[in-house]
Amino acid sequence: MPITKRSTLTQYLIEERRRYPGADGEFNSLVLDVALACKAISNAVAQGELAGLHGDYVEATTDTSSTNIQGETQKKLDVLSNDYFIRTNEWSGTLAGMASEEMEHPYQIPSQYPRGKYLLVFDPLDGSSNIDVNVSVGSIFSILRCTGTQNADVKEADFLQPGSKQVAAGYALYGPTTMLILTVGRGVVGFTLDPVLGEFMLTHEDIQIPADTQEFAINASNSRFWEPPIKRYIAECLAGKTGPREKEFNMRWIASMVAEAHRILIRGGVFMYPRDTKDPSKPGRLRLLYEANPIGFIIEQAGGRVSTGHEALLEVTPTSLHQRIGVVFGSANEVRRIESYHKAPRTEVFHSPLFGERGLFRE
Ligand SMILES: O=P(O)(O)OC[C@H]1O[C@](O)(COP(=O)(O)O)[C@@H](O)[C@@H]1O
Ligand SMILES: [Mg+2]
Ligand SMILES: [Mg+2]
Repeated sequence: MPITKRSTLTQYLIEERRRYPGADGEFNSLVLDVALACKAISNAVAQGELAGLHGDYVEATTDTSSTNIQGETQKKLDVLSNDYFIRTNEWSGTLAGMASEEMEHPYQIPSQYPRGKYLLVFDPLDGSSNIDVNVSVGSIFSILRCTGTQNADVKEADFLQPGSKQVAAGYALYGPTTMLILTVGRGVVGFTLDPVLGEFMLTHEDIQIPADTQEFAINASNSRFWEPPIKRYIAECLAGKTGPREKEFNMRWIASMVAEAHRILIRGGVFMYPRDTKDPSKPGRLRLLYEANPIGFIIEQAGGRVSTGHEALLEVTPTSLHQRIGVVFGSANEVRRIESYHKAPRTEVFHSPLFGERGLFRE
């Protein structure tokens, strides 16, 4: 396809601004800086071990692997990706501050740079346990308005806004092709990185998630810790044609939430990392501010649905920067069904042999 037939990300943002004149140049500049970080990360991910970028990040001072605030071992690419996000975004005057999975506290814009009105929250590399095995990973970002005092240092409280307040959200997926998915609250669009031009080209307009699906994604090794509504839902899917759903289901688990979200965006499906009883100090696996909220915003903008199972995820007011939460998202009818199971009295639980005394997923 000749390039004149396709918009670059820059052209797309300019045209959006013409159509909706309320948007300002600062916002466009911020999105382009995020896109630049994603291009740099895409390049580093593609270089992989050629550039010595696989494996754990080792602290030079202690010569040991480092862990982030989540207690998770940081990969070299986690640290590098975080750095790329900071360096490409701190200088422009669009941001009041940043927060990341890899930083315990909010990042203050250095005093030599002007401060702006937006907050950038990101998971610089999602699915990073997949890096060394060469499976798709991605970066997730969320843009919020800073409501705190202008030009003052940002505080954790400034970031604790419900997902419904996001100005924009997106992710980059470093797969067979590198893609950037973006919502500014008016639907969802997708760009594919042309590696020769170094430009994100608009390839997916108005992405819509099918309302129905026969594909689900969940880490079944946690099944004994699930709450009854999730056990019921999975048991019914696994029972296939002979169960209450009377149809066959397919299962996928990539262990990169961003890659699962992308599959669901393109062909439908439902993803669950629900609240469970595995570790009472962790109400869920995924982080609300920089994983669940941006992906949830994108999914809802594409006609899908996101929930904690118990309540509307995008309405949850966060209580801390690195808060974890149970997440269910994807094809709207399927998510609604799972929500209804959370409301149903326990007696309605489907009695599958899989969850019986000697079943595979014992209760
Ligand atoms: O190890 P599990 O249970 O499969 O969990 C995988 C989940 O953890 C995550 O990798 C967390 O993301 P990070 O790599 O950013 O820590 C999700 O992307 C994914 O869904
Ligand atoms: Mg992540
Ligand atoms: Mg991460």
